[in-house]
Amino acid sequence: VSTATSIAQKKFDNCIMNASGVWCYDEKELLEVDKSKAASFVTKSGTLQARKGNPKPRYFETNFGSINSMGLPNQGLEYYLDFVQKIQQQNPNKTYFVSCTGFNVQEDVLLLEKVENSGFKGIVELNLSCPNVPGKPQTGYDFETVDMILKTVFENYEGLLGVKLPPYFDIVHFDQMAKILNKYPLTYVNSVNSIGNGLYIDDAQEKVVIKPKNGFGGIGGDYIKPTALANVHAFYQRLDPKIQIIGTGGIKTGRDVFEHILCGASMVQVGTALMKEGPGVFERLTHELEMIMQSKGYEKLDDFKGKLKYIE
Ligand SMILES: C=Cc1c(C(=O)O)[nH]c(=O)[nH]c1=O
Repeated sequence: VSTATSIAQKKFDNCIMNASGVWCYDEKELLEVDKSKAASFVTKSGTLQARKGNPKPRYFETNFGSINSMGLPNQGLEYYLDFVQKIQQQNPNKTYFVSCTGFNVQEDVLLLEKVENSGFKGIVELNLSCPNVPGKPQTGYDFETVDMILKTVFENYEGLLGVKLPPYFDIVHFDQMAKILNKYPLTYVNSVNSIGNGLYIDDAQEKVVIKPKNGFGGIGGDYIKPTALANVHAFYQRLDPKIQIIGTGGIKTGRDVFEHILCGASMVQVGTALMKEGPGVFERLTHELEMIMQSKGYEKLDDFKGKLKYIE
């Protein structure tokens, strides 16, 4: 069986990789993912200037997932572009992802100009869904702004571009977002980012577990899989087939990978489970997915991708 996939014809020998923000902050972490069984890596979302992020503790692991309010700590987009250019020379046939996010449309355009000027030939993931920058609302929940950003960005940018979206919870919102996204030559849509502003409590200490925002943070892991699968399938049902789907959220076993692909994902990204287990998680997940495919007689992803059955 083959777990190979392609995103806008860049071929990957696997369909599993890291989620932006996890194990991708610096060269050391990125090299560890690059050497693992992951199909590729995506960098932490780069901003125009490097950022320290929010005060710690800002990440907490629970039995069912995670809560984070990192605050977009990153080395700055140029650091990630320089690193990817370097590693691209060593692996000329591998396609890498660079994530970026601006604080307004002018910054988004500037970031993408930097990408184009750097000669980067991989895939850019524009993060429209960071939930943890105090005072900055989720771009992904402001539909007019998303429309304006994509319109402005695609006036100049000609490379491969995907967008990282927050989870939506309303069918009309899926309709409205898909209508906007279908207007643009997007390579993919990545659903979902963490469920914003959850609250996890240590009842023994009667206290929150992360310092920023009085304990409010993005939720990941088991808690969000049903929402992630719904967002993947809702966009799969609504988007032009030219726009592929990357599925992120609640992946910790081969079954979770299988379910995301059944809902329409071409690639899946792993966050919380990667944070817990390290890059060895990619070999385990790939093996578990292969076992499931074998048991069901599937040889390649297209044998079941998007083929979720409904009850007649
Ligand atoms: C890029 C900021 C993000 C962060 C963060 O840096 O706080 N956390 C998330 O769960 N998702 C994000 O998109």
